[in-house]
This record gives sequence, C-alpha cells and structure tokens, in this order.
Amino acid sequence: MLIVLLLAIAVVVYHYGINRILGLPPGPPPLPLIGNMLSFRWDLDNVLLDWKARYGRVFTVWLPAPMVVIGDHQLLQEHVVKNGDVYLAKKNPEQFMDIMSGGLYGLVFEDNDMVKEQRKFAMKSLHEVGFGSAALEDTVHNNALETVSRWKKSGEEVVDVTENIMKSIGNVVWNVTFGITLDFDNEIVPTYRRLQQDSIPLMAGPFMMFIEMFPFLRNLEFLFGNPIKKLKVMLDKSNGMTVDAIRTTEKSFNPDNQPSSYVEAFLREMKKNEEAGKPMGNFHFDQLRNAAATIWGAGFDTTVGLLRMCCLELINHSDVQMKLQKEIDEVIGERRVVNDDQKQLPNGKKHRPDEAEKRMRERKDILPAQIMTFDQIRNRITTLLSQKKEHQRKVHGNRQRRYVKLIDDFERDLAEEGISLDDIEEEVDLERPLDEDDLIITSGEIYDLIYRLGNVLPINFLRKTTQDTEIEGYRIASGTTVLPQFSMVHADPNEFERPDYFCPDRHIDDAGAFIKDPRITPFSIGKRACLGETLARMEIFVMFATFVQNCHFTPVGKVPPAVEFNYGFTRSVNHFDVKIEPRN
Ligand code: HEM
Repeated sequence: MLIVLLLAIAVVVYHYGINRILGLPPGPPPLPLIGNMLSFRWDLDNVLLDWKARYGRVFTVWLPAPMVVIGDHQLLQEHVVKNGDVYLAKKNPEQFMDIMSGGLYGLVFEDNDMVKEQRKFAMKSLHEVGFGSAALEDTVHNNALETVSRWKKSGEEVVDVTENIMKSIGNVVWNVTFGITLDFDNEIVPTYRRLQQDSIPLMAGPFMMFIEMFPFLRNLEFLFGNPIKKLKVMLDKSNGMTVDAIRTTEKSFNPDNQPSSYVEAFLREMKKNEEAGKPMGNFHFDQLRNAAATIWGAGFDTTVGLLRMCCLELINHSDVQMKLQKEIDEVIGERRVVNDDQKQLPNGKKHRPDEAEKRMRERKDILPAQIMTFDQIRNRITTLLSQKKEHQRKVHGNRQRRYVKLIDDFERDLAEEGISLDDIEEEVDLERPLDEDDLIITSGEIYDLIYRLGNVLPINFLRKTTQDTEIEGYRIASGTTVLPQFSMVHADPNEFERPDYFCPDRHIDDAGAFIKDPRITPFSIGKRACLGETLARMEIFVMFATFVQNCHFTPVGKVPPAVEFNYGFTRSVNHFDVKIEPRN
C-alpha cells in the first residue's frame, strides 16, 4: 500500500513538476535529496545563464534546497533594489554559524532582527573612523608606496605579488577594524590569511551545504572525515587572534575620544548603554567579536584577490599595460596618485565652500603643491591641449569644453548664493579636474576587469523574502529563499558582447569619454549590499594606479601564466610569478 502511495506521489510530482506544486517559478527538474547538485560548478553563472535561457528571467534551482534565482539587471532593480525591505533578510546558514560563531552574530549572517540596527551602526562608525577621508587614503597610499619600493628592488628576481599586496591591504583593514597599526612585515596578516585559506575549502564543501538541510548529519561527521572538527581547530585560532586584537584595543581605549576604529566605536556604544543603565541589547562581546571578524574577513581577501588579478592581466595584455602607463604618465605624471583623480569635477552642488574648505584643510597637509586657482586650471588645460598631438586633440577638445562649462556652471551657482570665485579659489585643487574622464583607459580597465569580470563571490549570499511578493507573475511566498545573482548580468551575452572577453574599450564612448555602467554592480545591490564599497573602490584605484605608475610587469617565461581561478566562498586567481622593472 505504502509503495503504491509513494509511486502515486512520484507520478504526480513528475507530471506537474515539484516547483509548480510548491508554487515556485519553473526550473531544471531536481532529483530527490540532491536537487540539481549534479549540475553544480563553482563557475555557476554559465550554468545559470543556460537555465535562464530555458526557463525565463526568474527560475528555481535546488542546491540542494530550493531557491529562486534572479540574474537579470532589470528584475534585480525592480525587485531587490526597489522593494529593498522585502529582500533585507538573509537565508542564514544556521548550522555553519553555530560552528563558526556560536550563533547568528556578525554583519553577514547575523540574526535578521538585528540587521537594520547593526548595519546602520556599522555604516555610521566606518564613516566616522575614516571611510572617504584623506587620512585613510594617505594610509592606503603609503602602503602602496612601500609595496612598489620593494618591487622596484627585486631586480632579476621572480616576484610573487601576493605577499606585498596582502600586507598592504591587510594593514589597512586591520587598522580600520581594530585601530592598530601593524608593522608592514608583521606575522598576523599572513597567519590570518593562511588560516582563512585553509578553512575555506572545508567551509564551502558539499558537507556544509548538506548539514544546513539535514542537521543530524553533524553527528555522523566521522563518516565524512571529521570536517567540523578540523574546521574548529582553525576557527579557534583565528577567533583567538580577533579576541587578542580587541583586548589590545580595549587597553588604550578612551570613550571620550573620537573612535579610531570600528572596535572602538563599538566599545563606546557598549559603554554608553552601560552608563545610561540601558540593557546591552545587541551590543555585547559576541557581536563585537563577530562583527570585527566580518569586517576584517570581508575587507581583506576580496581586495587582495582583485589586485592580484590586475597584475596577472597586465602581463597577459601588454598592450593595455602600455596604454595605462602612457595615460597615467600624461595625467598624473610623477606626482602622488589621489582618489579624486577618478572623480567628477566639483559642480558647485556637492562642493559648497564650507565643504570644500574642510576637504582642502584635510588635503593641504599632504598635498601642498597641488592647490591651484581656477585661472591656473584654465591655463593648465589650455597648455595641456596645445601640447597634444593631432589624434589626441579630438578627445581633449571635448574635455576642455566640458571643464570650462563645469567651471562656468560652478561659478554661476556660487554667484546665485552671493559667493564669488575669489572667496574660494585658494581651495581648488589643481589635480581635481584631471579626473575619471581623463583616466579613461585606467577607469575602463578597472571597470571591465575588476568590477565586471572580477567576480569575487561566485555565489552571492542568499536572501529570504520578508513578505509575500510577485516576480514576473509568479507569487513568491514570504520566507522563500532568493539568490540575487548580480554576477550573471556581468556574464550575460545579451547584456555584454562577448562577455568573457576583457575589453576596457567597452566603457569608453565614441567621443572618448568614460561611461559608468549601471549594470555593473560588483558590490551587489539592495539593502544588504557591501558595507565596504567606499574603502574598496579607493584602495583599488589608489593601489592599482600607483602600481602602474611605478612598475612595469613582465612574464617570467616567454608565455604569460594562464588566468585560472581557485574557488571557495570567494574566487581568486591561482598562484603566479612575475618580473618587475622600476619605471621611475
Ligand atoms: C573589492 C572588494 C570588495 C568586493 C568586490 C566586495 C563585495 C561584496 C559583496 C558582493 C557582498 C555581498 C552583498 C550581498 O549579500 O548581496 C559584500 C558584503 C559585505 N562586504 Fe564587501 N566587498 C569588498 C570589500 C569589502 C570591504 C573592504 C569591506 C569592509 C571593510 C567589506 C565589508 C562587507 C560586509 C560587512 C558585507 C556584508 C553586508 C551585509 O550582509 O549586510 N567588503 N561585499
């Protein structure tokens, strides 16, 4: 009787499809227990794009639990961005978090009830401790300079760029997280990275995916080679390092001072609650330890991986490297690279005199030679243009007109406010007009290579709908797991011609100007997008432009190493060596 019943259920499920029965969008038929796991590959986007072509812009995949996949630019904007609150919650990996953190804490997989509060606090604190500030940019630039000065001395030696990039980025993020300035050659950063790299294959392995669906498997881990026990040993070490760093910060922490790191901001909040006799709520030590570990972990390997990939691509595309060098020589020359080199001209709306004054006060200490008046800017642009060769004149002509127009608009806006240019001319930076529009090839390279093809997260974090909603006519019930797979857009041939092909020119228009592309969203979208975007964009630009300005990268042998990836939660290029010659 039971067999007949099971057979009848199987026939119904086969005939109607499990997705339809459960009210989910269509998708590849899943197998019992393992769903669509047989089709799983770490470079999942190509598999997902095939399914998108077959089943439509929204579809269901079982890996091994069911999830609704959205990998279409328009749909991501219409739903995940516009209905942000519906996609605010994560489908948290509870078993994994129990093993790693002892519960749902931190800033990626924290309990959904604390997301709004903790994100808001983190954003405020990170801004307070220096995101977007000249001081932090200075730290990044100093680390970039230390890196290139070591590379320049490498002579005939073969260089693994990872070591110094890792130290640079590690020092910056450690500083932002704990307020501790490490020696460039400290042991903490490499040890942490080793632990991170050794634990990722265990964390991202199929066993972890299955225990989320079948938690009882945790008791049978001995059958699978004790992955949890092995993982625990490494996690205890890295958690211990986080606790040690927090304790060091605590020793010098003074709640009356402006916090210099996320940990100090958190400690101040704890103290404030305690003094006001308020319950500690979510501002307790477990949350502090996990949030600090998240900022450190999320901000470290992602940026290191992308900068390594840049160096590898430079030796694979020597033509691009030459163009980048030429552009950086012309636009920046030998002066220090600043993040504002990639920003738009001040248009008078964002840069009111008080703000300009603040920015210039911050900058004056570090960039004394670069302050200029508007007249000097006009003169400089004119001189610059007159020196250009015929084929460059067209591009620069466009830019000159744009600069002069922007300056005129700025002047008019100020006049409306009763302020004259003379009042603020002292505060204008010579190099500000030499912006993203000038560093066209550099910006195109960063956009196409790092932001479109870089793809550090092969599978984005899963969300869980907070209320019933509808996508493409399908009713999506509250609590449904959704994968907002923005990287599918970057790899979609319907969006980008020959998407696998690295091509900075696709971001440059016919008039030679750089165009930002809203379809490229490497920091994800909606209300759970990356919290470190401001820092990451600055680090990448300042470091990368400083590398190109100072070093020439060549392959060790005749043939450059292949661009191949290793996968875990994150994706990064395999080990490679280069030779580096100094450029100045
Ligand atoms: C180039 C470097 C980076 C890239 C490409 C990157 C990308 C991402 C992506 C794709 C997410 C997932 C968003 C989602 O769930 O939809 C994320 C989350 C996050 N990132 Fe980044 N990130 C980078 C650097 C950083 C840095 C420097 C920090 C901090 C200093 C940081 C902190 C975080 C945090 C805290 C989250 C979790 C946000 C949440 O779940 O609410 N990231 N990042």
